[in-house]
Amino acid sequence: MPEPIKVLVTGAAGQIAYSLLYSVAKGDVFGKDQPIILVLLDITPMMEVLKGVVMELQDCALPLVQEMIPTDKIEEAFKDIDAALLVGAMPRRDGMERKDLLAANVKIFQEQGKALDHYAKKTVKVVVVGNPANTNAFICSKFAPSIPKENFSALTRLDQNRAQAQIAGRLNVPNNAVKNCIIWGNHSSTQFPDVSHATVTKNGVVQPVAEAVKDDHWLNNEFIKTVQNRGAAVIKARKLSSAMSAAKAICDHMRDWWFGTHEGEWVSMAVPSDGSYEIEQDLMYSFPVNIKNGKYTIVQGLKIDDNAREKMNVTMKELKEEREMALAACQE
Ligand SMILES: NC(=O)C1=CN([C@@H]2O[C@H](COP(=O)(O)OP(=O)(O)OC[C@H]3O[C@@H](n4cnc5c(N)ncnc54)[C@H](O)[C@@H]3O)[C@@H](O)[C@H]2O)C=CC1
Ligand SMILES: O=C([O-])CC(=O)C(=O)O
Repeated sequence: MPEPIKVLVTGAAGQIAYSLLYSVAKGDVFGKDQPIILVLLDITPMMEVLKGVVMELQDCALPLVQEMIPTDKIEEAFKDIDAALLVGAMPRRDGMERKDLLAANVKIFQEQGKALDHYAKKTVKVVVVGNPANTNAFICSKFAPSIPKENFSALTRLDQNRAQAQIAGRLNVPNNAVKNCIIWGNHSSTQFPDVSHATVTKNGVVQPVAEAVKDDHWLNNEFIKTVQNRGAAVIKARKLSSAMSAAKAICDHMRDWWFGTHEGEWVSMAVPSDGSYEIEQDLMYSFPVNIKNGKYTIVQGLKIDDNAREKMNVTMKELKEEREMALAACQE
């Protein structure tokens, strides 16, 4: 058995964590042979609820969980961690945009950036989930200058999974028959879900999604809008934001970062831009990435037509605006 790794989940008493913790604890993310020390951070008023979550995790009798550390102390939570799943933040309600959460949430990520800088391993891998996820991840990285910026990411895998499922449903194929859907930009309603490089395997034949769907109008309109607004649609129906599907996407994101992507396949992650595809450097922008040996590289050379360029710029512009608002909020 390898040495245990220390995994932090914030917002551990919340609804995403309730689905996420079981999957992490049973080895879906870091492997079936990897012992884990689970660090569970929430705020002081949630400590009683968190106690109940810890009891339930104990009662799952899982072999990989070596220790659980429930805490409301940031210095204890971030000490020597190998991975950080930063979920804890206020969720939006019906009628709000995710960026409306900036004022409430950005300070959390400023504080946690500083804590990462002081207490975490320099190799820590960080995924920010709390909204607005891209901008919170940008701030988190900014306040953790001793940790390489490549170690920070934000979750857009839920959007990728939504896109994949919409295409699979439309073509009446299993979800895993659809590959290489891309989410460009912000985890918001300006994101650009792009299937122009995606493929589908149908009746044993691999073909471009656009050829299989044979309806460009649907792909350029209804499909994009459905994916962009899926989070809001779930809130409208459930009166709470996505949790089960968000937890699954967090697992997909960190598992692929830890173990790598399959040959010929890519996944979408919001990562600091290196200027690829003319996206302003350092913005936390979602790109297609390949992952090998724990390191991602942005997929290069994809053809971008005028229509795609326009959509990629719209979401970049929103990220720049959010960045200015976030930086101003951090000065207050
Ligand atoms: N990026 C994505 O794809 C998605 C992001 N989200 C976002 O994830 C976040 C969490 O969502 P839910 O679990 O549904 O919310 P929730 O309200 O059920 O749970 C959030 C938990 O975070 C805790 N928390 C608040 N401030 C904290 C702090 N400073 N440190 C540690 N814990 C803290 C709260 O006490 C609560 O227990 C929201 O911001 C939501 O919008 C949700 C779905 C998908
Ligand atoms: O929509 C929300 O507020 C929660 C979220 O980020 C999502 O479901 O994609």
